[in-house]
Formats: sequence, structure tokens, C-alpha cells
Amino acid sequence: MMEEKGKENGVAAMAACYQKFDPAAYLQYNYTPPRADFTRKDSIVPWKLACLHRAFTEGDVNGELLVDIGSGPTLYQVLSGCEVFSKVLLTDYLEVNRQELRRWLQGGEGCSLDWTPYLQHVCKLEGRRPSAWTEKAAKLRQTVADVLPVDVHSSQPLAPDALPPGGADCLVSCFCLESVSPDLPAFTRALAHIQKLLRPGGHLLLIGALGESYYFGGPGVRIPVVPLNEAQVCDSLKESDYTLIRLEVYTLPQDMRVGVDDVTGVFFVKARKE
Ligand SMILES: Nc1ncnc2c1ncn2[C@@H]1O[C@@H](CSCCNC[C@@H]2Cc3ccc([N+](=O)[O-])cc3CN2)[C@@H](O)[C@H]1O
Repeated sequence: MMEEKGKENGVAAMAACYQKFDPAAYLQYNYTPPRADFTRKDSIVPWKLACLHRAFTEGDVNGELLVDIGSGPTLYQVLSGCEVFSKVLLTDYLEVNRQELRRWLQGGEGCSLDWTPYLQHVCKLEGRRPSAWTEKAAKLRQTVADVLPVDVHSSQPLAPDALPPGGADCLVSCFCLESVSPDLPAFTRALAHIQKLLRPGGHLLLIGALGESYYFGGPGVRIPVVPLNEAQVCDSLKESDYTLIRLEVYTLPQDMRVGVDDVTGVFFVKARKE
């Protein structure tokens, strides 16, 4: 009984932290140079986009429905996937983030970030001319079917009718689970909760922070993070019944440590639900 109470308190405390989350500030902190510098080979965002592009296009990922878990106010995580899947669902816990995503999907008026450089960069990865970014933007707007609420701490993270009976063909989730979990067991439980959303044989593409104990979700909005190392990520995946296909790690150069968090590295996982 006490244990259940502890779990609920930790999750509730985390939810309270997110009430002050500021999408515009968060985007400025993490999705502008130097962390998003497309002229630098060692910048974080080009590394993430390359991992996602390779994972989506190397031939084993297929199906109709891709679901992004904990999208936040960002779209980069589905720029490659929207060429492979006919339907994409974006999800987030906060209405402010869902609104930010809908603003872009409805034409981009009043968006907090210009996603053009991201669209151009992924076009380049696909061997297309950068000016094809307008076609990719149209493709993404046409492929995203909805922006839904999600709670990874629920044993049913999405509304019952959100997915077809067979489940999603692929999940992608970036920097979410470790940032919303009060501790490692909660992180592992969240992985297990979203695993249920996936059809057997479906893939999980997971990006997350290594060694991060906090980040700023806005000016003065300090949000705790469960610090993870590679072994813990692998153990949690195994414990939540995924088969690991590949884990890649990016170590932050000094000048990518810009004071908005204490992250030391970023992991990319491609895994499968047997
Ligand atoms: N219960 C919940 N279920 C699902 N989503 C939830 C829940 N609660 C909050 N959320 C939702 O999850 C959140 C996702 S944003 C989480 C930010 N993660 C940490 C941040 C990200 C970042 C980005 C880039 C780089 N880098 O090195 O380039 C490093 C880092 C490390 N710091 C937010 O959208 C919230 O709305």
C-alpha cells in the first residue's frame, strides 16, 4: 500500500513540475544553435536526425501507423517517418505543447520555431534538393492525423480508441520518458506501458538523455530527470520486453553544454517488440 502511495506521489510531483513548462523557451534552449547547428558535424540535432533517417529507411521498419510518444513542442522526430508511414499521431501531456504542434500543422502562423532548416536538412539526408522542403512540409501536414493527450505513467497511455485493435506499427519517443519519471523503476514501467501500444514485430525508436538529473523547461522552471547510463537503458528495455537492435551514443562536446541541463550524452535506441 505504502509502495503504491510512493509511486503516485512521485508521478504527481512530476506532473506539478510540468505546469510551468514553457514551449517557446524550451525550443530556444535545445533547438537553436549550437545544439541545432546544421553547419556543424558535431551538433546534436544533425546527429539525431541522421539516426532517425537511417532507422526509418534501412528496410525493416514498415506499416501504416507511426505514433510519437511525448512529442513536446517538436516535430523533428517524425520528419523521416512521415515518408514511410501513411498515418502519424503526435502526442503530448500538456495542452500548450499540443497547441504549438497544431499551430504548425495548421500553417505555421505564430509558431515558436521555424522548422524550415530541419525540413531542408532531412531532404538532404534523403538525397533530395533542399528546396523540396516545402513538399516535405506538405507531406507531414497531410500525414499527421491527430495530436492527442498521452500519459506514459498510465497503464493505458492513450485513449482506448486512439489506436486500431492491432496497435501501432512503430513508436518514436524522444527525451520524454526519463524527463517525466521520478526514478528508474518509473522509467521502466513507462517503457512497459508504451510497449503495449505496439503491435508484435513493431519497432521502438527511442532517443534520450544520459547522465541528466535536471533541465530547465523555461526560465527558472527546473525539472528533475532520472539520470540514466547505457546499461540501465538496456536493462530497462529488456525488462519491458523489447529486443534491442542497436544503441548509439553521442557525447556532448563542451560547447554543447549550454547551462539548460546537465546532460552528458544522448542515446539512440532501435528496438523491436517480438
Ligand atoms: N506523464 C507524461 N506522459 C507523457 N509525456 C509527458 C508526461 N509528463 C510530461 N510529459 C511531456 O514530456 C515532455 C517532453 S520534453 C522533455 C525534455 N527532456 C529533457 C531535455 C530535452 C533535451 C533536448 C535536446 C538535448 N540535446 O542535448 O540536444 C538535451 C535535452 C535534455 N533536456 C514535455 O513535452 C511534457 O509535456
